[in-house]
Amino acid sequence: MADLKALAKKEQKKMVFLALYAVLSGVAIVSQAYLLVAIIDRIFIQGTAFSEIVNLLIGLFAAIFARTIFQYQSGKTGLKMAAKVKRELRDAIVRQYSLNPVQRTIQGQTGQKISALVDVVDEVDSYFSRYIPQVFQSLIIPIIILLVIFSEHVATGIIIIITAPFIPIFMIVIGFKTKDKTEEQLEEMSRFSGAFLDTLQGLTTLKLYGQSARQKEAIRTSSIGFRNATMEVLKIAFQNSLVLEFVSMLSIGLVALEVALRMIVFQDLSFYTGFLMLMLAPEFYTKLKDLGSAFHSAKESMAAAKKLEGEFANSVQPVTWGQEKFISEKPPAIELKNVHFRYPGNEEFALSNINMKIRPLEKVAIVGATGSGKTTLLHLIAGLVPPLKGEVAVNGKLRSKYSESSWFNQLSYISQEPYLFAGTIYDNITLGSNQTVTKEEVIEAAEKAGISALAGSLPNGYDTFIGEGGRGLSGGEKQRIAIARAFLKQPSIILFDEPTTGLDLQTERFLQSSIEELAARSTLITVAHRLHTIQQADQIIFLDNGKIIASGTHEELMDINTSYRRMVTVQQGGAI
Ligand SMILES: Nc1ncnc2c1ncn2[C@@H]1O[C@H](COP(=O)(O)OP(=O)(O)OP(=O)(O)O)[C@@H](O)[C@H]1O
Repeated sequence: MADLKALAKKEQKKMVFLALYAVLSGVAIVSQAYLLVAIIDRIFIQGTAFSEIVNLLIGLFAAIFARTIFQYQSGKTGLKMAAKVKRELRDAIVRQYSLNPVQRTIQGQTGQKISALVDVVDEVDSYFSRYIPQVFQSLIIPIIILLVIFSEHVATGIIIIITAPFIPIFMIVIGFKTKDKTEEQLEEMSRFSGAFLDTLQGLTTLKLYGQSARQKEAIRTSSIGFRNATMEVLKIAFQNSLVLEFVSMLSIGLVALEVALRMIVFQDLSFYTGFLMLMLAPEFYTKLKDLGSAFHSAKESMAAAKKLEGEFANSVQPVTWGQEKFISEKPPAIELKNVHFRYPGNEEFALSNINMKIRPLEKVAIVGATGSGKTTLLHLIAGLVPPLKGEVAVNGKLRSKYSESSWFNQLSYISQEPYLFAGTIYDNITLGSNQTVTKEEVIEAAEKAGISALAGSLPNGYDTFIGEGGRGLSGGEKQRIAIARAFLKQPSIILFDEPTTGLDLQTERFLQSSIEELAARSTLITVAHRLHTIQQADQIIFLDNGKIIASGTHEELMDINTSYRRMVTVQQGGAI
């Protein structure tokens, strides 16, 4: 995806226009030189009256105007191309991140991902906005100029042919150095962004453990690393300009020397031709020199593209979806057949041989010790992670046949720490539905979820700003917002990760009754920690180290499974 040459190939129509603008610019540059030389020659050498050069003057202004327009069009085409490519790259990165949201959220540092999406993609810009238009300008215009020079004065042409190759040679040598240094700089930048955001997010933890000074030092070291890498890149950029300037000045000097000798000493060159050579030679070298600096930026872009390739190569197991619409008049039947799942890079844990059947409207409780795989199983049922083997079937059809949006339209997942976006309480509730909802519906959902008392106690009520940068909410309050989202959505499947932290009895009861009300029209699958929830379940799935070791009702499991009995005894506070 981040192969710049392949991306450029897709823009063939724009390339044709770039070539056309370069040819037209070349013609305009040559015309401008001819006209300017002709005007000066006529006025100062031939002593022609001003009235006789009016047409030439108009022609000169037209050539300058045309040159400006074609250069502008070439630049604009490059900018358009860069904007399109950047948009596509950002879309592809976001798509890549959303292929498997669970893994992506925990993989790598958030700061690094932001830096890739914003800064690294921006670095790609100059390849399309500067380098490609410049390649056309620097390949086509110098050839046009050289043809004119050879047709007028061969000696200048020969000097140019001998000196011109030095510019691309230096350009290539310096370009490779640029790419290495830029890669280093981007690496430092993303390391710095990652460390900085991580520190900000974990500031309370760092304070509590008295580690803020150590972390400050780490950020300082990282920022110095970034500064040094940036200075290295700048140093090369300055060296690059210096060398290119030096070579082109020297070459123009040689041309000027030859022209001067022929005009003054040997007197076999007319003012007209000599002056024309002195006008055209700098134009020739300027175009090559511009390619040199554009090449420097291109190498920076290539380093950025290489960094982005890393983003695309990151191994995530994508969740697959189909095209079929998942429409469920009543809650669906869900079946897991011989399902296996393993997190990439985690050799210790795997969900294996998961077989379970969930009937419509059933209340299922998933229980087991910490780390036994309860949340992972919930993610698997939700379609947030894909099964590695086996099948997840919904109403007898593979879940992967349904479209992602129609599936998630029927599902609400109330996690232990629901995410609150920066916005008002009202906005956060309306997130539950992707239909247009009325204010009354939102308030009704909030009341059912028990948020009205909270909203009533706040000066701005439902318009109170929460989430990042806003008012914080407790774990129980966050879950109520998530439940309000579910009331608004009226899903046919509810996945609920029961809180493990101690909520007060009143909150716990309220959550319980809200969930029960919600579940009246839905299938409810709960990662259960409370005995009450477990006892009420129609079916209990008892997990141990990624395997279902027993399933059935509370009474059945109490009869047949010692580990289950032991777990219940511990829950009740009894001795094992
Ligand atoms: N994204 C991940 N990548 C790698 N390993 C993971 C990931 N998420 C969880 N694990 C591991 O998978 C195992 C099961 O985790 P899971 O969260 O499903 O357990 P759980 O039963 O829900 O635990 P708890 O009751 O403590 O929430 C654990 O060993 C955990 O360390």
